[in-house]
Amino acid sequence: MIESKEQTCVVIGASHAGVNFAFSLRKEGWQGKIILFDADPHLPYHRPPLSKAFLTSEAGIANYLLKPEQSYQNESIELQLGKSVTSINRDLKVISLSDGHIQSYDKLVFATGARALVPNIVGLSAGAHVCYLRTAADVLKIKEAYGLSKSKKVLIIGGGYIGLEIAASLKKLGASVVILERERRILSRVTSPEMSAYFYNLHTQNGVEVYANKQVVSVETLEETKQVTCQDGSEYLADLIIVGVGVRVNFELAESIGLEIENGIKVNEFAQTSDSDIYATGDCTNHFNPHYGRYVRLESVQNAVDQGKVAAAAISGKWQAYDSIPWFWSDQYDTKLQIVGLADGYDDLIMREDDNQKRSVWYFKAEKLLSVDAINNAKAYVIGTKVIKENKHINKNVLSDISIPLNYDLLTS
Ligand SMILES: Cc1cc2nc3c(=O)[nH]c(=O)nc-3n(C[C@H](O)[C@H](O)[C@H](O)COP(=O)(O)OP(=O)(O)OC[C@H]3O[C@@H](n4cnc5c(N)ncnc54)[C@H](O)[C@@H]3O)c2cc1C
Ligand SMILES: NC(=O)c1ccc[n+]([C@@H]2O[C@H](COP(=O)([O-])OP(=O)(O)OC[C@H]3O[C@@H](n4cnc5c(N)ncnc54)[C@H](O)[C@@H]3O)[C@@H](O)[C@H]2O)c1
Repeated sequence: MIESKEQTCVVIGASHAGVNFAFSLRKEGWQGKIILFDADPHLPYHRPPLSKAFLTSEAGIANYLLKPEQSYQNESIELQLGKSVTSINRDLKVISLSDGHIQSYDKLVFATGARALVPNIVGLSAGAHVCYLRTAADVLKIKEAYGLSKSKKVLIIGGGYIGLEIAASLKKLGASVVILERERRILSRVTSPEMSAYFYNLHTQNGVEVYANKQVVSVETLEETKQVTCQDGSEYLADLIIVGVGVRVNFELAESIGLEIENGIKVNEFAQTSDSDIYATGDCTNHFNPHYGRYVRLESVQNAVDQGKVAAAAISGKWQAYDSIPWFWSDQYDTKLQIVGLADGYDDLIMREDDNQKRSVWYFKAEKLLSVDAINNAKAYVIGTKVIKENKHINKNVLSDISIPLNYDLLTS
């Protein structure tokens, strides 16, 4: 079904999910208007480099754009940047903006993503020496604060991907870095104890001090230094604090108009919300994943891109259910981690060390391969992806035998 030229599709959020959705919708043949609104004033940019290359390089954010500016004009996609959507009237089908303007819509898409979680820590107000990392502006603030800091002592609260990637990047710049993680191990939300141990070793070998079981409870400003105190009474001094303790989903606007909310904006397999004219895509959604037989909320570029395509197809009358296998990556020092699938609920794992650099961890539940973590090992990632997609059975004896090279046919025969 191709919509008429009079129809308008409004997208709230112009990051990975919103932008990829908009271009996909045009590709599907939508003839009407497409308008993208975003509170962020910058042309839409890639977020992954924010904690990696952009943090360490001199290059401006213009080097990390999702699409060249001209391509929005070429596809007649209107960008309204630096504008927040503040309310929505579902009966009248209009949205209101922070600048007082209103805009009508025929189809509305939430691509509102997530924001950095602000923890409840006494004395931790976001001043010049307390930074978060979610936007390009956040990185510019970190760069400035780091440049001004005297002893280059950086303390990171949170040992998730953000904390670890920032640590690796700042180490490159010569910083002295301490990571304080509340849980018993770093990366506990996202991976196994085996992988946490690998990354703990990687960071300590690179000179980062990593401490687990450290819940930060207060921060005190002592002239130009910050003193951080943990629940166990231990204290740390730093010039700069960077907080990376997870995200909060931007679902409040969707909730305010009565859309179904459950760990994010709940969508069906076509990225459609509980209102048939309103869709949602990316980090802000909770969707049913047929491979894993449950609802999942993912925080990844892959999900933002693929779900956007599904929403665009559905609005164009092509009901293709979303059934991508999740994948993620992280770059720290010279280590490239690639993850395929979701390991939650695994009951068995096999670790392979093909050589000192190349490793992989294979997660199973009742003999079914759920996920693979591949460290500098593209082959393991590719084979794991194929096995999960095809729902093949793996011969664990072959997988465990390091003298047998990784090979799809040998593993699945
Ligand atoms: C530093 C960093 C590094 C990362 N590295 C990786 C990586 O290596 N690999 C990976 O897979 N993922 C990575 N991620 C995660 C990935 O960036 C996110 O999963 C992805 O950005 C999600 O895209 P999104 O469009 O759904 O949401 P977001 O990128 O969060 O974008 C949502 C947009 O909506 C806008 N918005 C929200 N509410 C409103 C409103 N009311 N009005 C107007 N605009 C609004 C926001 O301003 C924002 O621009 C990283 C994230 C960060 C922060
Ligand atoms: N390579 C990647 O995929 C990548 C890289 C960077 C960021 N991201 C995304 O960015 C978002 C934010 O990442 P994140 O690392 O902040 O989230 P996270 O939830 O993965 O990790 C946050 C960590 O902070 C810890 N923590 C929470 N409160 C604490 C406290 N008071 N004191 C000490 N530690 C505390 C948690 O235990 C957890 O380990 C996520 O969506 C993530 O997926 C992804």
